[in-house]
Amino acid sequence: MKILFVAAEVSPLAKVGGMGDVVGSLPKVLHQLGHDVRVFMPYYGFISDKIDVPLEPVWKGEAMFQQFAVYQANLPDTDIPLYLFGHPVFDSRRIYGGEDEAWRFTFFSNGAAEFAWNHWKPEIIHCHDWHTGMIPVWMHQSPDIATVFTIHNLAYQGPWRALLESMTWCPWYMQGDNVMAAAIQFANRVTTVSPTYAQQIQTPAYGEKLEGLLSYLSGNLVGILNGIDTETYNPAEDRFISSAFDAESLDKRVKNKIAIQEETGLEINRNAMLVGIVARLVEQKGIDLVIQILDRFMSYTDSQLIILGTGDRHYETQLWQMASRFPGRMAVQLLHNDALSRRVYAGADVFLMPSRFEPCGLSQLMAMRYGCIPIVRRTGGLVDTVSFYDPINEAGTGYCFDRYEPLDCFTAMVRAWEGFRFKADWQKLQQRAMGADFSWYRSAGEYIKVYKGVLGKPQELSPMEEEKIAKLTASYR
Ligand SMILES: Nc1ncnc2c1ncn2[C@@H]1O[C@H](COP(=O)(O)OP(=O)(O)O[C@H]2O[C@H](CO)[C@@H](O)[C@H](O)[C@H]2O)[C@@H](O)[C@H]1O
Repeated sequence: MKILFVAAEVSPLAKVGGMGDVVGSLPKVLHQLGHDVRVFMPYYGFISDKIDVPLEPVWKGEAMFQQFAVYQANLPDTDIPLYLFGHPVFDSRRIYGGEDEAWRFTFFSNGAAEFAWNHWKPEIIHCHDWHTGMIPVWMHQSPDIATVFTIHNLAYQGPWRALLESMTWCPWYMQGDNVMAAAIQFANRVTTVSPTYAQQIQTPAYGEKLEGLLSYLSGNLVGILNGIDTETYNPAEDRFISSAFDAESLDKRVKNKIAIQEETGLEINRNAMLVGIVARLVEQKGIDLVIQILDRFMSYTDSQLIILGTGDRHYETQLWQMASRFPGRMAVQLLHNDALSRRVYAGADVFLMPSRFEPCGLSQLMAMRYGCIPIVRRTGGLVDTVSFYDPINEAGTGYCFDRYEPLDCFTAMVRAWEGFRFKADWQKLQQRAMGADFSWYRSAGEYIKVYKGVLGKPQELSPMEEEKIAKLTASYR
């Protein structure tokens, strides 16, 4: 099948959060499974520092009264064609934000649609989040190009209809108050990134005011669990960490703990449980719960805490101030740094993710892959990826709590702190977490079924595809 991925972020070229990881890794697996997958993204100013981009564009077009040029390169370390949408509005300073954000990404979507109509015509455009949400609306008039729209985060819904109408053409049939709502109505298929979140967004608690629409269209909505790029996120081969290790050589892991303690100014102490957080510091991630229990948790236990993230200024300030109360025990790094995030996954003992809502979550998967035990609130994809630790039956992969309450989060953290003292059991827990299947292969199979469905074919895998997926899954570890 010919599939064009369109997104605002593609890792490792431009990444703010998990969507970038998905768009940077899923196409590789679909390509391995024999599909002609290509990727279309903005040509941010910093991309030419990371890969070679030819000076001559492959195509020039016009959208929203602006000229643009599309440059062709390859997704790093692959031969997957990468199309870069070039216009001065996509500069080096930012991916998101700014007063012209709604205009910028609507223009980008319009450019992608023009590109698909006039230069490389895919059978399917796979769109990601509101930034690409107008594409399904426009493609509605092109029955030979189907669309799949993936919701990575329903909280961000893009510009409202009146603004859209003032910026660009909205076809007469377009309905929906904002871009996200319109995309949900017009995509041939809507997916989100875990089965539990697919259910939750049909309820008022998680639907962000679109629950009515989502439950009305629930027959067209499917939750497919994310995977991670198991080749780049591999503790046995990761060149960004101090000491490579795998599930059979966990004794080597402690060097990473000492290294991250040294790097971030924590006391060198291999016995203190080191809690890690790597996240966008926004309401979604449960940072307010962390702030509420931190004083008590740090006083009650001898744990250490490292937080890596950027986001809302009030969270950044509060965390920074708290760190000054626990010198040597709490480190806050207010930056976005992929290499450092890997060192946190590889060095911390537990990974805290008390999300208010979580479409899937990739950080907990990366943490588990690096033997760092997740403590999660059971919501969205965290329910589907982390199971209760049961030391007696030697089952489960992490510590979980249900209610979004400080006490419940505190209790889960104390349980983990107590569990951490039983080294032999802890090691088995780490091995189980590391042994879970984080690969994209099974989920890529689910996407292939969705693609076949929107092309009007039976939604099933051929025996050959099944066999290939089984082989790849078995080989990745
Ligand atoms: N300061 C920092 N420095 C370096 N790396 C950092 C970082 N802060 C975050 N990251 C990285 O960004 C990614 C975060 O991915 P998540 O899926 O956990 O959350 P996010 O909310 O961004 O994604 C949204 O989209 C994804 C993809 O569908 C869903 O899994 C998720 O639930 C949804 O909220 C991880 O790769 C993490 O390592």
